[in-house]
Amino acid sequence: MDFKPFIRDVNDFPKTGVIFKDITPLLNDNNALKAACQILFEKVHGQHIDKVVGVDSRGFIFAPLLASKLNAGFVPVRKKGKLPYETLSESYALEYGTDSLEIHADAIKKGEKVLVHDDVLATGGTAEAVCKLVERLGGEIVQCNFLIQLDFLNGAEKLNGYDIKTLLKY
Ligand SMILES: O=P(O)(O)OC[C@H]1O[C@H](OP(=O)(O)OP(=O)(O)O)[C@H](O)[C@@H]1O
Ligand SMILES: Nc1ncnc2[nH]cnc12
Repeated sequence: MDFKPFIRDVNDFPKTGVIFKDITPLLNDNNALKAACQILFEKVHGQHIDKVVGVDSRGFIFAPLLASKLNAGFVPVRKKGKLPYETLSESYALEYGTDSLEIHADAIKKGEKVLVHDDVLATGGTAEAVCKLVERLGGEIVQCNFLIQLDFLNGAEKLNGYDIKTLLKY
């Protein structure tokens, strides 16, 4: 299936100069949604996964679906101040800003096998911070998977050493 017709470019969002990859047309289409989820699943299927970590907020769309298909738990990584229990925190920079991400201190046990999922890999700042949080808890990252990779922003360089899988590259 060709997914590119389901990704909409929005110029100058959320800041001037950014071409925003809007995934809502893909989510809106029953067949594209199902097919995208199935392909992301097939890229990791066969490997043991204990936890799927999804990144606030667009990473929350596919991560729980993948967790369910992989018989794994789901772990939310959230922007600062949103998780209620004890947290670990990492600051990061992304294509259009800076922020902090947090994970619950008890969300991953030492040695657990982890799939990190997000919708977009752009500069890689977000995913790098997520990987640090997972590893600070002792999790072993099996794969980082994304719907979209913006190759021209070189995010993969920040994830050197990790297995990166992506549905669509630009
Ligand atoms: O590779 P990077 O340059 O770090 O950018 C990628 C991140 O940017 C977007 O999240 P955003 O912070 O816009 O939050 P949202 O999912 O709530 O829209 C996207 O969902 C990734 O998490
Ligand atoms: N250009 C972009 N489109 C959608 N999400 C993003 N996250 C970071 N950069 C992005």
